Amino acid sequence: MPHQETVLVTGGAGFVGSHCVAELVARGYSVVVFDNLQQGHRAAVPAEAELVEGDLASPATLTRLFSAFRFDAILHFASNSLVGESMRNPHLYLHDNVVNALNLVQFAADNGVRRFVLSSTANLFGMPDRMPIDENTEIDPGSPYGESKFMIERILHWADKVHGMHSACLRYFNAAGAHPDGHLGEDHDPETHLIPLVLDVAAGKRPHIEIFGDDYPTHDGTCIRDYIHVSDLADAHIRVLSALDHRSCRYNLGNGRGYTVREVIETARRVTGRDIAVKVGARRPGDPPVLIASSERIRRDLGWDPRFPDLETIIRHAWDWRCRNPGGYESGPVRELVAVG
Ligand SMILES: NC(=O)c1ccc[n+]([C@@H]2O[C@H](COP(=O)([O-])OP(=O)(O)OC[C@H]3O[C@@H](n4cnc5c(N)ncnc54)[C@H](O)[C@@H]3O)[C@@H](O)[C@H]2O)c1
Ligand SMILES: O=c1ccn([C@@H]2O[C@H](COP(=O)(O)OP(=O)(O)O[C@H]3O[C@H](CO)[C@H](O)[C@H](O)[C@H]3O)[C@@H](O)[C@H]2O)c(=O)[nH]1
Repeated sequence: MPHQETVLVTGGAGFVGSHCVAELVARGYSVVVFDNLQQGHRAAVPAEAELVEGDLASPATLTRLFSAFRFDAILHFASNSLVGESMRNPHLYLHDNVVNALNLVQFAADNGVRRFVLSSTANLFGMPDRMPIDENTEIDPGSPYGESKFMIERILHWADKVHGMHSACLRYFNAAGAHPDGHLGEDHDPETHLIPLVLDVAAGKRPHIEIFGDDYPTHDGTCIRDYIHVSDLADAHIRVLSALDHRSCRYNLGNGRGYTVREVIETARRVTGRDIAVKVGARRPGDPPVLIASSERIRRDLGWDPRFPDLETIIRHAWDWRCRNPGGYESGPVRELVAVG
């Protein structure tokens, strides 16, 4: 019988991580989710995966985790990931994100793990003036959050040189959407991302959506972002897992097409058939006017080809999940945790 690979997924109860876990399980991997459930949800982890509750900041917990399981690969999603929060509290990012990743990489190296996938970010590139942003665009992080991810990318560069641990740094642009079959979605508390907030307004949970500035140098004055379906991100993770047998890599992940905030709201009106009230507010500090990815490299190298590139489908899947789960994951069944010592 072929060896079934075991993958550790930190942050696997969160938005992007849970979609990757579902894909891994569907493809026959054995999956261990490690999550402190600060933003994650038990109900987002399938019964086929083990769920270990714990915090990356605890070396004692990591010791128990790595004694209880032998991992072939690690997908590392667990992180603080809000640009605005990082501008107010850089320590949470430049210290916590980096030290947690450093500990994890050390445990991985000590335990012979040869493959590591990092959730990195478009914020690595700050405010570039040329679009689209490919892997040769100058790195100039736009915030302590982006800087923390860049520091982790460098840690992984040296883990390859020193320990022969191959890594993939996947710089997502704006992750959005929900599982096409409606069983997984985006549920953060507090929510800060545009699409779920807009859908909250459509659902009558918020009175209006505030547009953060309409005086940007774009065709309607609002910021342009490249929204990427969370299932297409999951597919990219699966592809790089096999590619990592041979070498380390870095890929920018987006659809290569940008939409303004107003276009997102308009599309959500069409998809939901609901009125969505808007108020124009001040710019949010640190927001670049335009971020659009070039993902030519991963298309060429790994044949990655997004299944859900259009914004309408991305928003429709998010809306379907919202309609099926009006209370988010809260109303779902509670599942058992695995003790690791
Ligand atoms: N959502 C996006 O648009 C986006 C864009 C670029 C990069 N990213 C990166 O992708 C990753 C996943 O993002 P997401 O939107 O799914 O976030 P999320 O908050 O939904 O998921 C993160 C998960 O990690 C867990 N976690 C956080 N800190 C932990 C710790 N110290 N120990 C154990 N568990 C911990 C949380 O409980 C949560 O379940 C993050 O690393 C984020 O920086 C996200
Ligand atoms: O209430 C809101 C929320 C957002 N926006 C605007 O909508 C766009 C998207 O904002 P999000 O907060 O949804 O996403 P960000 O582009 O700020 O951030 C996302 O992409 C970044 C990379 O560029 C990071 O990786 C981060 O983790 C990820 O959430 C931005 O122009 C923002 O100004 C609003 O106008 N009103």
